[in-house]
Amino acid sequence: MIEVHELTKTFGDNVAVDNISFTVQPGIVTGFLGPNGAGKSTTMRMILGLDRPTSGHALVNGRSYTGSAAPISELGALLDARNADKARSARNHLRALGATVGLGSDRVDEVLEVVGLTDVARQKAGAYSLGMGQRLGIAAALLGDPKVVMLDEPVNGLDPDGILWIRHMLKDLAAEGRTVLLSSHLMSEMELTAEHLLVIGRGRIMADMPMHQFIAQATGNHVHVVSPDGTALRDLLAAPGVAVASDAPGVLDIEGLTAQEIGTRAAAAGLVLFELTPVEPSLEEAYMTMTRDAVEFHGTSASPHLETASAHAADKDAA
Ligand SMILES: Nc1ncnc2c1ncn2[C@@H]1O[C@H](COP(=O)(O)OP(=O)(O)OP(=O)(O)O)[C@@H](O)[C@H]1O
Repeated sequence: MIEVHELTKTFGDNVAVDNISFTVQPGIVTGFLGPNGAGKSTTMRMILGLDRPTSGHALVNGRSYTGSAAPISELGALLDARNADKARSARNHLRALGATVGLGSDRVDEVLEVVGLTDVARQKAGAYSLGMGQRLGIAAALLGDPKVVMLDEPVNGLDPDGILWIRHMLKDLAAEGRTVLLSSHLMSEMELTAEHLLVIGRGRIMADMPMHQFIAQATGNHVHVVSPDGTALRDLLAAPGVAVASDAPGVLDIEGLTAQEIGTRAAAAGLVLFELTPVEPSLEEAYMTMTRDAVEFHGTSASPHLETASAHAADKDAA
């Protein structure tokens, strides 16, 4: 278990982490999400004792991580895969790490097998590709058979096969009763892997809840409707708080009303419906809705004005 109590970290005037508290429970994968610069890495570094908190503290399995006699057996972490000694072979890098807590070559060979690096274990870590380096970082995190695993962007650089592998591995680790904290900007992957979410924005916790609750809560009702009476239905439903978009004649995407409300009103007005489907939003949509105001670094579309204008025109024509 990881427990974070009123943790704050400032760099000069910049409050990177602002008085946050949370608990990461064993037995499930917890996703740690937030825009660039939100404070995820700083929080993880403080849990590991790599950054000293300005105030507050973090506990790993009930104790301070830095006070642990065998830290890699308490918590295995991947923060920066490029940390491996580039001049050493992957095997020797892991052997040196294992020796700090009395682990021998057998365990090193075991984790090399788990991460699929056995055949290249004698190559220098400096010659590894990005994906191989990630696998080596994951091997280092697993080496001490830790009760807690904390991985920052572990799928960075992995091919689709590697991404699938890590998804299953993290779920298996959680199913064994371990605590798993995972940070990633890949929303689709996070949605498939994590059961619980911690969302951080501008150094503050914005959400700490089960994945399904986060998705349901962050977005309102969204219903997909197909009707030969699209224009009449659109006029019928027009009201403050109701948004209707249409990409094709008779196809409406309605926000702000439930399927039951739409069906009841259509029936009362004698309008025919071919389809009436509540749309489950994705994690990405829910996340974008929640963090819109917490994003520090915004990009711009090449011609946002033109895109918006043509989208509106298409909507109006289609219904
Ligand atoms: N060593 C440091 N010195 C000064 N400022 C820092 C330092 N480390 C982090 N920061 C600042 O703290 C804030 C949080 O950064 P952090 O790296 O924790 O964010 P993050 O959520 O991990 O971002 P990303 O998704 O981009 O990795 C940022 O404003 C960053 O510039």
